[in-house]
Amino acid sequence: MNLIEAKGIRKQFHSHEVVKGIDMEIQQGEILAMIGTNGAGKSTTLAMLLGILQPDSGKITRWREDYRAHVGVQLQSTPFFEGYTAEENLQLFAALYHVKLDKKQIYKKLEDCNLQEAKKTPASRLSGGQQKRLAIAVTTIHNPDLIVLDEPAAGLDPRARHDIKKMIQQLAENKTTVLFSSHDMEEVSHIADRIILMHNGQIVTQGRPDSLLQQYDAENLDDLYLKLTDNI
Ligand SMILES: Nc1ncnc2c1ncn2[C@@H]1O[C@H](COP(=O)(O)OP(=O)(O)OP(=O)(O)O)[C@@H](O)[C@H]1O
Repeated sequence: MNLIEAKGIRKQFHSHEVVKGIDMEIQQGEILAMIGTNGAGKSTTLAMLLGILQPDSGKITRWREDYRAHVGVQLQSTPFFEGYTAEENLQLFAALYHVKLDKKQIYKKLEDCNLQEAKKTPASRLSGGQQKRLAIAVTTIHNPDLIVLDEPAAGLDPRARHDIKKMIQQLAENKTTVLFSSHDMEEVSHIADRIILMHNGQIVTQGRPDSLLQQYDAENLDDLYLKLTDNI
């Protein structure tokens, strides 16, 4: 089953077309990665899929009418409640989503994102990696069907990136569908079931990482990315 299907979606800003007729779907249970050059149109596409932006033309079908209540979104910077600890932030976001979580469930969430030791630290004083993990925990607080993460591991050190990868894999094991955008080909090749490669407002190719490498005779995703985005 597809959670979201987009057919021929287009978007322009000030007569500059940045998404030029995209067909794609998000399949239930998959980890889907959207990769592409800066300005390729990834964030604009994500915003249209999520109903934040309206496409100028084309059609988007979603798995349920009240899909907004069943999506967790982490855009590039996720603000926390200033001055509150990691634990308090989880409680506050749970209240915001009308989710009842007792202390035990909050601790379980903190443990899932490896923040048990930092639970009393103000969110603004957490390290970059800890903040990203807390941000992902916040997006999952209402057990959404679909999680959308815009460059979840950008700017993190290898250990912190590894932790984010593990969190994404755990979400998928718990049957949550994950769509994320990334520039990090290694991260993508390790965790994505499927990738969509965007360039200049269009999808250049999409498929399973191993099949794409074979199809384009590429050594790795970096190589594939360079091959397919060169001189287009
Ligand atoms: N609200 C807006 N008004 C005007 N132009 C916009 C707006 N949003 C995006 N753009 C332009 O659309 C193009 C695509 O931007 P978008 O953010 O979708 O790309 P991206 O693939 O997510 O890039 P990056 O990897 O750098 O985040 C860019 O040229 C950007 O400047």
